[in-house]
Amino acid sequence: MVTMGAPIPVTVIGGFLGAGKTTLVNHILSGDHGLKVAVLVNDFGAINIDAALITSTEGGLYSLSNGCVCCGLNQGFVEQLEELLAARADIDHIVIEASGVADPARIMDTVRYARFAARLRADAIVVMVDAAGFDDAIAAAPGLAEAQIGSADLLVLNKTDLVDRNMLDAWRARWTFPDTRIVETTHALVPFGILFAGEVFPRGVASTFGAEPVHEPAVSATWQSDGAVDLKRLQRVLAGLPTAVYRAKGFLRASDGRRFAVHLVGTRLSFEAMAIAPEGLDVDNILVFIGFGERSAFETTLAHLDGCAESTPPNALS
Ligand SMILES: Nc1nc2c(ncn2[C@@H]2O[C@H](COP(=O)(O)OP(=O)(O)OP(=O)(O)O)[C@@H](O)[C@H]2O)c(=O)[nH]1
Repeated sequence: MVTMGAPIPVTVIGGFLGAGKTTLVNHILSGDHGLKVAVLVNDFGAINIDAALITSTEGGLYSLSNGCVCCGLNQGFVEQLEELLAARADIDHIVIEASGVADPARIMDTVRYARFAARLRADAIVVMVDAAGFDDAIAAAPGLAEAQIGSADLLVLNKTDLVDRNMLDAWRARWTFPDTRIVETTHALVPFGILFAGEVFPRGVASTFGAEPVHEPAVSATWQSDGAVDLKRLQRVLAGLPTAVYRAKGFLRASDGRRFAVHLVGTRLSFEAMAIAPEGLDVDNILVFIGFGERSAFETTLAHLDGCAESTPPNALS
């Protein structure tokens, strides 16, 4: 006889481009919470950079690390969930990382489909906010970041190291009610007692943005090359990107052999040294650009980057 356990709780992590979703996923995957957590990553763009940025998976689909599973979410979300449920009977919690341009509420709607009713339970929509970049996010894609926070059961006001107390208080006064569930973090260090509280959070966000976001469709472009890149030239290109490009992320190899994870969020650029090459990518350098507006801005960016590398396979707009 087949016995069914209790439905598995599902947390969706949403929030605008670069707010800190993957950082939160890494915190969960490396954390000491005693739960077997399966993570589904829904990245925007041709290549799932987020899956490669997740550091604790020991590689590949359904690989086990710290009791966790990881897989990509691109080919049909329902099928992915079905596959995961069929493959694993021992999962305590499922975490879905939405892309930065997704509406996390829509993802949770899928979790609530009748077919999953006995197997999954919508636990919470956790929405990350870049405390230093929220105004830029609104300017880049009017309506989207507001809609994302409007669907939150728990808000995570992240990157508090980049702003002062007055700015945090002003943000809270503008966007939340006094009883909104909200935690302030640096590097997405949300306490597990809050994240996996085992309760369904009451809705508590000031905004109820019913209207469809009015932003232009998101655009992504991918640049890749083999061999080393000239970091100084590349830094100059990334410092002068058109405003249509809001987010860049990926990996680079410098001429001295060092490898870096690269993040651009708005105008903030960072290079993070990596001890080993990222898993699952078969080129030395790859950068995915995401933003809103004219595709030509992205094409120009790719052309400028070609001057920074030794050899360059065909690049792609998607
Ligand atoms: N200063 C600072 N940087 C942070 C903090 N949290 C995350 N970051 C950095 O912000 C950048 C983007 O973080 P991610 O976790 O990749 O953001 P994301 O929301 O997953 O990005 P997308 O998936 O592209 O939407 C990275 O360089 C992180 O290291 C923080 O609290 N403070």
